[in-house]
Amino acid sequence: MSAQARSLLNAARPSLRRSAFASARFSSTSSKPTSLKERLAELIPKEIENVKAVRAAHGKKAFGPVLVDQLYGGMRGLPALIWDGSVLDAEEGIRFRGKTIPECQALLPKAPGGTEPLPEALFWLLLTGEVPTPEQVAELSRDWAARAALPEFVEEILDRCPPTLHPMSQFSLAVTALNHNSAFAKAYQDGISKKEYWGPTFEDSMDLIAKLPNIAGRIYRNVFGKGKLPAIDASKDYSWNLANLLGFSESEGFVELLRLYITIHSDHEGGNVSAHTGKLVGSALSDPFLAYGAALNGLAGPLHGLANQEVLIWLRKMQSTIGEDATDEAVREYVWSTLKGGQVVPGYGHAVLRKTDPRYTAQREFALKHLPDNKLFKLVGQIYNIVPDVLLEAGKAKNPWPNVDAHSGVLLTHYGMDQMQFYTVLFGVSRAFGVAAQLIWDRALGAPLERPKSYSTVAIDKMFKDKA
Ligand SMILES: CC(=O)SCCNC(=O)CCNC(=O)[C@H](O)C(C)(C)COP(=O)(O)OP(=O)(O)OC[C@H]1O[C@@H](n2cnc3c(N)ncnc32)[C@H](O)[C@@H]1OP(=O)(O)O
Ligand SMILES: O=C([O-])CC(=O)C(=O)O
Repeated sequence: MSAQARSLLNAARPSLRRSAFASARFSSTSSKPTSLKERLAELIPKEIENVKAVRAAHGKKAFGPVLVDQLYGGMRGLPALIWDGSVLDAEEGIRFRGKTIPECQALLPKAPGGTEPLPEALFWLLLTGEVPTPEQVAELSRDWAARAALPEFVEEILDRCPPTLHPMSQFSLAVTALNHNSAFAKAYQDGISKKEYWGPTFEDSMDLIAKLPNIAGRIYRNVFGKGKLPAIDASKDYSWNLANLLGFSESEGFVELLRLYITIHSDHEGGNVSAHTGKLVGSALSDPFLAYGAALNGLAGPLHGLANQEVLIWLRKMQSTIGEDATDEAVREYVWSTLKGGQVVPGYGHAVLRKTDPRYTAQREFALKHLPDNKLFKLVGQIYNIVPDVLLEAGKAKNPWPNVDAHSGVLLTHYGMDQMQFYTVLFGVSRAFGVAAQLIWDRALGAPLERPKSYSTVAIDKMFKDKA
C-alpha cells in the first residue's frame, strides 16, 4: 500500500473503529486486501490523479450544443453528470464497470450451490471496478451482517406507522431517521478535513446497505401481518438474510431470485431520478442516509421504481376484465383502452433505452428456468408480443420495448409475495448499492455542490429575440 493510501486510511481510522469487524480484518501487510475499505484506500490516490489528467486533457472540450428543447424536455441526452459505477447504452443496456449483466452472472462469485451473482460482489465491482475473490465477498457478507441491527427508535418509528402508509413512505422515513447516528454528520460537526470525507461516508454507506434488510423486513411484516422478525444469521449472505427477514428463506428459488434482483436493479448510470437525487442531495454534504432517503422518494414515483407495482396492478385488472386466458385480440384491445384512457402502459418505454431492457431479458431467462408454466409469466410473454406494436402504432413513445419493471413483479408473485405495494421497497434495497458507491467516490474525489443554471421562459424568449 502506498504512503498516500496509508495516510488516507489512517485519516479514516476513527470511523473504521466503529466496526469491530472491519478493524479486526484490517491488515497493513496483506498483498490482497480482504477489506473493501483497505482496497478503496489504495485506489483513491490513483483515481484523484486520473481525474486530474482527464480534466487537464479534455476539460475545455465541448459535447455539443444545448438545445432549448432539452431544458423543456426533462434534460434528455444532456451530458451533465459524472457516474463511475455504470454506463447505459441505448441499444445494449447497462454495463456495470464495463460488464454486461450476462458477464456479471458469469464472473461474480456465487453462493455455494447458487447460480446467480452475490450482490456483495456487485457492490465490490461498482466501488472498485474489480471482480472480487470469494473471500472478499464472504468478508463483506459478514461485515454487513455485523452492521445490520437498527437503532431501537427506528424500529419504533416503523412500528408506529399505520399499515395504510405506503411501504415506500415508511422506507424513506426509516432511512432518513438513520441520519441520527451518521458518522459523516458527526465528523463534519467535529471539523473533519475535506480530504477525509470519504472515510465516514464509506462507514455510513456500509451501515445504510447493511440495515436495509431489517427495515424492509420490518415494513413487510408490520404491513402484511407476518409476525416477528427473525435474527440476522452472520454465516449467511445478504440476500439469504433479506429473504429470511421477509419469511421466504425456505425457498432456494426465492433466495436466488433476490440475488439476481438486487444485482440487476442496483445501478443504471447517474441520470435516473433516484440516482441523480442521491447524488444531488449528497453534493450539499447531506450524509448518505439523508441523500438516500431523498433518492427513495424519487424511486417511489410511478414513472420510475413504482412502475413494478403498477405493472402487477395493471395485469391483475386486465385478468379481471378480460379473463385469465384472453386472446391476443382481447389483450390488444385492453392495451388500447389503457392508452385511450390517457394512461401509460406500465413497464414499457424508457427515457434512454431503445431496445428491450437486458434486465427484462435476465428476468425472463430466470422465469424460463424456474417457472416456465406460471400463468402470469405466460401473460407477460403474450403482452411482449402485443404492446410494442400498439405503442408504435399509437406513435408517441420513443421506445416501445419493455423495461425492468415489466417482469419483476411476476417473479415475486410466483414465490408467494403478491403484495405489490411492497415491490418498490426491494428495488430501493438494491438501488442503495449504486447510489452509495457513487456517494463514496464523490466525497473521495471532492465533487462540488451541484448547482446548474435555470432560465425562465421570459428569459429564453428575450435571449433569442435579442440575438435575432
Ligand atoms: C426503473 C425505471 O424507472 S424504468 C421506467 C419505469 N416506468 C414505466 O414503465 C412507466 C411507463 N413508461 C413511461 O411512462 C415512459 O416510457 C418513461 C417515463 C419511462 C420515459 O418517458 P419519456 O422519456 O418521456 O418517454 P418518451 O420520450 O418516449 O415519451 C414520449 C410520449 O410517449 C408517451 N409514452 C412513453 N412511454 C409510454 C408508455 N409506456 N405508455 C404510454 N405512453 C408512453 C409519453 O408519456 C409521452 O407522451 P406525451 O408526449 O403525451 O407526454
Ligand atoms: O434509467 C432510468 O431512467 C430508469 C431506470 O431504468 C432505472 O433507474 O433503473
